[in-house]
Amino acid sequence: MMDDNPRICVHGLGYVGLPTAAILANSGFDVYGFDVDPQHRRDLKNQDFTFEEPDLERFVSGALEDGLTIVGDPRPAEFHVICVPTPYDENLDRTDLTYVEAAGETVASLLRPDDTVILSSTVPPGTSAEKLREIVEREGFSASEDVVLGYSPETVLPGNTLRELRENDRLVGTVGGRQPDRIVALYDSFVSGDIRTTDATTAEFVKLVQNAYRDVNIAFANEVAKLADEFEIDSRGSIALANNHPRVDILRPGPGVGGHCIPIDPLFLNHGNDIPMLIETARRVNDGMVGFVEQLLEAALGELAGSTVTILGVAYKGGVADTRKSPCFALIDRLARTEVDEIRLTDPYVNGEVRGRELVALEESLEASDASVILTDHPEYGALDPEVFADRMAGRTVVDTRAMVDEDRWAAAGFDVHQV
Ligand SMILES: NC(=O)c1ccc[n+]([C@@H]2O[C@H](COP(=O)([O-])OP(=O)(O)OC[C@H]3O[C@@H](n4cnc5c(N)ncnc54)[C@H](O)[C@@H]3O)[C@@H](O)[C@H]2O)c1
Ligand SMILES: CC(=O)N[C@@H]1[C@@H](OP(=O)(O)OP(=O)(O)OC[C@H]2O[C@@H](n3ccc(=O)[nH]c3=O)[C@H](O)[C@@H]2O)O[C@H](CO)[C@@H](O)[C@@H]1O
Repeated sequence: MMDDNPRICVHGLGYVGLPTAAILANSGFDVYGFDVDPQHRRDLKNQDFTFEEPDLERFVSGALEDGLTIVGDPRPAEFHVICVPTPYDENLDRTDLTYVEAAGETVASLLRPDDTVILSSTVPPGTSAEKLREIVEREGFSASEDVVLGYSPETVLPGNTLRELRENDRLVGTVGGRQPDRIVALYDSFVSGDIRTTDATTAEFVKLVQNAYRDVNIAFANEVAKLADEFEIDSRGSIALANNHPRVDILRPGPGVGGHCIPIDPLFLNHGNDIPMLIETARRVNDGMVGFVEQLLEAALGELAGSTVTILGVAYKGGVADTRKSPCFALIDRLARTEVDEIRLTDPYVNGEVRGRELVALEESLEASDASVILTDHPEYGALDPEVFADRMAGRTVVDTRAMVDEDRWAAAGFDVHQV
């Protein structure tokens, strides 16, 4: 069920909002894209941007030429889709909903009877039905009768945005018992996965549970890696053997969990309750992995004092330039508190400065280095050549947190490889 030629206003044109606006425009809708950041709006209007996902870059460019209009003021529209940030405020120990509130107020001021509002930001359960509903209803329209207020979480995997936007199943929840048909019809225009419906609070909860599930499972893999180290056995080999069981599927250990979703979203679940013990423990296990990496490094070098350490990989995961909440930051901070003489950083996807340190090319980062720590599973690191390292490094220590190098080959080249 869809009105004729509905217009859509997307609020917030970041990682989620911009691809969403582009795919809606590509589906034939007239889409207004509004972002509060004037420089970002200018860049989008001038097509002055680069994406690390080339298919997405072409897709967004195409939409900006036809169907997606960047606007300096949000416009009245039959649909408003809100994709604004929801960071976690560590000082207040709660989700910062000020961006959602501000966008909600803007939408409320533009609302007309029968319009539909969809929140897509990740939020604590109850946000749409309580806080956002209260804001949306301020201008006198009821979310039970006059307008439709819904929540539909975004589940795209950074690095694979366009495909997952189309192919992932989608959940749609509504407030006040309203039928979700209009929202389902909107997503049905581009989603090939299944679209399921529920109430808004359940949809908010499910999104958080999915990311908490991933966090807990990665924590289990990390704990297995630490236990394997304790028993002096190979973690990855053990996990591969365990995974031969038909009901066991352990994930990959690593230096901890980065990105701006999984380390944060599980925290949204413990608002006003003291239930999530496992989820909180998983957070601590994953955040603690850089400490384990430091221990491996220190044990391998004998002492950290006076050493030069090269960190390969600043991005939070392989194949992306995104550094948000990367384990790299925590490792740099830990090492900077020791007597380490120098920390070098290199990453094939990231340029510029991190924690006041300029990133350099791989070869340069290895010159006279005592130890290399592989932190990110960039595909390029699967082809690292031990001879290149041997020619440049002073030491022969490699801490490989992602099992990127072949231990036997590197051992034959004289390296002492320590895997997580
Ligand atoms: N990045 C992801 O992979 C991902 C995946 C799933 C869900 N999410 C969730 O989606 C939401 C958005 O995340 P993101 O990564 O796109 O954030 P982002 O920081 O990349 O983009 C948000 C944009 O919103 C703009 N903005 C802020 N307040 C605004 C307002 N009142 N009106 C209009 N624009 C406003 C900002 O200027 C920014 O450009 C968050 O809740 C996030 O947790 C993100
Ligand atoms: C449930 C889920 O899948 N949610 C996804 C997630 O996207 P993401 O990019 O953050 O997810 P990951 O790829 O899992 O990476 C997270 C970190 O975990 C490390 N890792 C991973 C696997 C492993 O076996 N061992 C590890 O150590 C990895 O290196 C990285 O640091 O959140 C988005 C926003 O909500 C979702 O939209 C998106 O669906």
